[in-house]
Amino acid sequence: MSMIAAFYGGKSILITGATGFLGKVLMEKLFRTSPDLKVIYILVRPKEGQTLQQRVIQILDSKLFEKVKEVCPNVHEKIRPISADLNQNDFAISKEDLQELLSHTNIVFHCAATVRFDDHLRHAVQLNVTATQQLLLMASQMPKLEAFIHISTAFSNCNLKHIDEVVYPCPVEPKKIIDSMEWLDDAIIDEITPKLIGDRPNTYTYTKALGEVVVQQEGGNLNIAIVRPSIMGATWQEPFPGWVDNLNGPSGLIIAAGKGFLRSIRATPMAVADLIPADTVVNLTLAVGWYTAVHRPKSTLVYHCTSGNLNPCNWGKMGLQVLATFEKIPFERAFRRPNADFTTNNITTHYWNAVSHRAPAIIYDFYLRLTGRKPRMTKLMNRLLRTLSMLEYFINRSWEWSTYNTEMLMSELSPEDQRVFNFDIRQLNWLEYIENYVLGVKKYLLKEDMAGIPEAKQHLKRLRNIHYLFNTALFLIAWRLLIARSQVARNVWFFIVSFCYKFLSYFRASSTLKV
Ligand SMILES: CCCCCCCCCCCCCCCCCCCCCCCCCCCC(=O)SCCNC(=O)CCNC(=O)[C@H](O)C(C)(C)COP(=O)(O)OP(=O)(O)OC[C@H]1O[C@@H](n2cnc3c(N)ncnc32)[C@H](O)[C@@H]1OP(=O)(O)O
Ligand SMILES: NC(=O)C1=CN([C@@H]2O[C@H](COP(=O)(O)OP(=O)(O)OC[C@H]3O[C@@H](n4cnc5c(N)ncnc54)[C@H](OP(=O)(O)O)[C@@H]3O)[C@@H](O)[C@H]2O)C=CC1
Repeated sequence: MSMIAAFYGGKSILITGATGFLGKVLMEKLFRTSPDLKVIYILVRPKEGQTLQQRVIQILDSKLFEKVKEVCPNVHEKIRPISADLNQNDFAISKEDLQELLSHTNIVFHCAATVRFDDHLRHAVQLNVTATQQLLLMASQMPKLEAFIHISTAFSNCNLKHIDEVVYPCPVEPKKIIDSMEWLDDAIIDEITPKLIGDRPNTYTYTKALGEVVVQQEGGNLNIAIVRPSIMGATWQEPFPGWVDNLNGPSGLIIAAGKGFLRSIRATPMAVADLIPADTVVNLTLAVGWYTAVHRPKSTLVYHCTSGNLNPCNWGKMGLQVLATFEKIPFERAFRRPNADFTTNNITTHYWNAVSHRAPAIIYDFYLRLTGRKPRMTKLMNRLLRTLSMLEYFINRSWEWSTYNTEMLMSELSPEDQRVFNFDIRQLNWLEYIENYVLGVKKYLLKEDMAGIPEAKQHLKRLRNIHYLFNTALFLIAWRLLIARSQVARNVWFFIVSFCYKFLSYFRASSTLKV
């Protein structure tokens, strides 16, 4: 019997960010392994014209929850959506809902965040820092609370090369930052943002670091732990391999490469690709929840959920495997044949961006205009290049994360818990994982049918022929122009032609002799 699964039985659990990628995988695992849990409260905001209930139904109707419905048929009765906007004061939760949350919650998993790299500092502070502070305040009024688990990121201190499982201080206190956001106008915030974030690459990593300091400073007597995942990718094993539902991290780039938009990427092939499957993050998070509640460590423990130190894979190997998978499982209606490469310096990056990204987009838009359609490729390509520039920081460096606490936790688990809540990344086979990831992107993100693979292969063959034709035509035109203008080119041309002629005559003569 799993001790962790038994621990969550009968519990009332509050999850923020339950509609996000991690939140959904977390809820799924909780229901599947502890179907006797009492209730999961989720803080949800109405979005895109959907009510809270509609959002919950959409989640439960997804393939991710198929197994849960078998194990826990009354799952819809056990999810209690609570209308809340983490951007608002007191989250705009009604008094009745708040009362219910305060009096019943046993465990809090705080996953909500803005994960956009380029978010305005005011918004990123509101969600990643102020909302964390408010949630802690709420948690301090929960008499039955046993543990508060805060999800951060392994990159919150990406300005360091070696990162320990500790909360690092920030030069400016989070409280001061929160206060200043209330009275500074946007223009001034824009001006001071680069100074505040310092040597971090974006407002996301900066505000996640501030969020950790808030957790440590304002956690009071709560039982708190911080989990720091690295780059979260598709599921590895549970509930099935390859599940992914947003474009964050590598997923968007896998689509861009598979559809033939992405042809070159500025990345260091030998840099460690610190990916971590979403189900591994969930297993560790649930084990941390159990350990924090049961063992009540004296201080706030930080747990790194990373792969680089235990089972490293580099971007070069990952890129090659992604490309190899496209051969077997191509995406439908590709713009060009998938064939991307890594560049390592500014000059080659600019060159390939012009030749492989911008030029084909301009040509295609010209074709769309000629055929009376609206051009769209240049816009799409500019967005892709912008995204690439935002991700570059993370694919050209390697970090070392210590994992003492994570390894300690693993040794505390019973063999059954090590199996049911497996977060031992050493067991992951990267080639198999990446293949399943690409397949998952095709099935769950692009919603493409596997029956379309033969047609997708045919389409790629047509693209290859068009590519050869285009290159041959281009070569002939260039050569013709050169011959018309240069005596040297004409001489070379006559030399090649006469050489070929002599070669053919020799072969013809020797074959006639043999006969
Ligand atoms: C040795 C030789 C080897 C040869 C190898 C050959 C190479 C082969 C290459 C093959 C394939 C490549 C795969 C491997 C490389 C992968 C590299 C992956 C890098 C990942 C690094 C991540 C680091 C993360 C560190 C921190 C981790 C975390 O804690 S947080 C979570 C991560 N957060 C994010 O990922 C958010 C990133 N996104 C953003 O910040 C924003 O979306 C944006 C700034 C990128 C864009 O903002 P914008 O306002 O312009 O647009 P938005 O409305 O958001 O979206 C516009 C359209 O763009 C699409 N989109 C969004 N995100 C992505 C994305 N990540 N990738 C691609 N596309 C994206 C979005 O859907 C919109 O599309 P439309 O709706 O169609 O308009
Ligand atoms: N993805 C990754 O690679 C990594 C993520 N992390 C961390 O993991 C956690 C989860 O990330 P992930 O699941 O990928 O992120 P998602 O962007 O998929 O999910 C974010 C969640 O936060 C919610 N949220 C955002 N703004 C508000 C708001 N104003 N009010 C209420 N809810 C809000 C979203 O709700 P809605 O659906 O309404 O938008 C959504 O449920 C984050 O803390 C992130 O920092 C850490 C490392 C890597």
